Amino acid sequence: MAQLTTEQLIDIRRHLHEYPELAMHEFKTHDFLLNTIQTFNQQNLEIRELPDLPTALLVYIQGSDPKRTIGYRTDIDALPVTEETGLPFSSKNTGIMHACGHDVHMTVALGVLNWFSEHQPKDNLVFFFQPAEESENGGKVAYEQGAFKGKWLPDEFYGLHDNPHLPAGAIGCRMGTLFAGTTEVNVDLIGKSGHAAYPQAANDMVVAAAEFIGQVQTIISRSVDPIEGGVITFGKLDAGTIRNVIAGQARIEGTIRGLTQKMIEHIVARLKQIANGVAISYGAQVNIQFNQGGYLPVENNLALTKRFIEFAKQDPATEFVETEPAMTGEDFGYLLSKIPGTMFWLGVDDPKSQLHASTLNPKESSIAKGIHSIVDFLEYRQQERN
Ligand SMILES: CC(=O)N[C@@H](CCC[C@H](N)C(=O)O)C(=O)O
Repeated sequence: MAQLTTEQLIDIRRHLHEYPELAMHEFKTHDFLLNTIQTFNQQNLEIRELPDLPTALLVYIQGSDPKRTIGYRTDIDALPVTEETGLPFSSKNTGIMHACGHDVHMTVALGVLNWFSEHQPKDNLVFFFQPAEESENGGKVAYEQGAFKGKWLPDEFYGLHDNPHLPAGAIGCRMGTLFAGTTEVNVDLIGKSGHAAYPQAANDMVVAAAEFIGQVQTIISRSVDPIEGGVITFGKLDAGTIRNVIAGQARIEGTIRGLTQKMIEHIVARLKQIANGVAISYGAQVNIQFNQGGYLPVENNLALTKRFIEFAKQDPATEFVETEPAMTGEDFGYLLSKIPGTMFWLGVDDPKSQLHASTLNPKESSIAKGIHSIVDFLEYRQQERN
């Protein structure tokens, strides 16, 4: 296959959108990506699979006069969200949706890879199609499994996230921290179930959970410097079985966010204190678990990001927007803690939807524009020969 056309890229994006798969289960997505890449000019390409991370894919492009190896990463997983866009190419996998735009991310990565398969770069390029960004930290898993050993280790790493609040195709970035670090938290409260009519004989964990959730709201409002900020969201609450049986157990699942590791640790410490306090005052048992995985704050490397922003400001094909830090998380934060690089936003212009919304409908014109800007940047980067 020669250069992919805009229409072909849109077909690819729509296919990926129709068949979203959850973290670590992206088997058909992997096969589709592999089959697509195998249609590209293979002359300078090497494809690598990771046996212990079977939905991941790495592709190496040999440079003609390499001074460095440049990495480009895309995530490939979807979310347990039921799509409500009404689009003719809506998800065919019930209850699963590309509600974070990873279908767009993958298509852009394929477009950039396709370009360099036809136009050999000077530097070596490594493309990483990464499973499990939304949970289970696929980036960290791949790194720890040795995905980037030897020639596969980029000297610098780039990746994007779509942004529905920026114009289609615009590139957003900033020096320093782009995204928050996150930590998943699970709280199990254990009391005693019983008949709804005899509360004195039971220990109601619906009431304890409500108290816990209410008290936790004071962490951000009363224990966190408002200038620094932080987030605690409980997205899932499970308790009880039926209206007339007092719930003996409650499970609360959430996520903590802060722009620094210090802030996350501070919030974690306050959350533990409140959980233990509620357990004592309600005579309940509490088990609390935290899991940060690879979701470290996304720290853009200063020198590389300065160059990236300088490029974006002067590139005629790129509309650049200087952005604020965001409370979204990304396990690219882990890879950037090991390999210097830059994460940036790609605008997809759907301001009525947030990321993770069942209505998210990225503008497809962002795909060709994103590819153009990234190809331009990688070519600009390779002009530096020392
Ligand atoms: C871009 C984005 O939305 N990323 C996810 C990352 C999930 C982190 C982890 N599973 C957690 O929930 O803490 C996000 O929710 O920000």
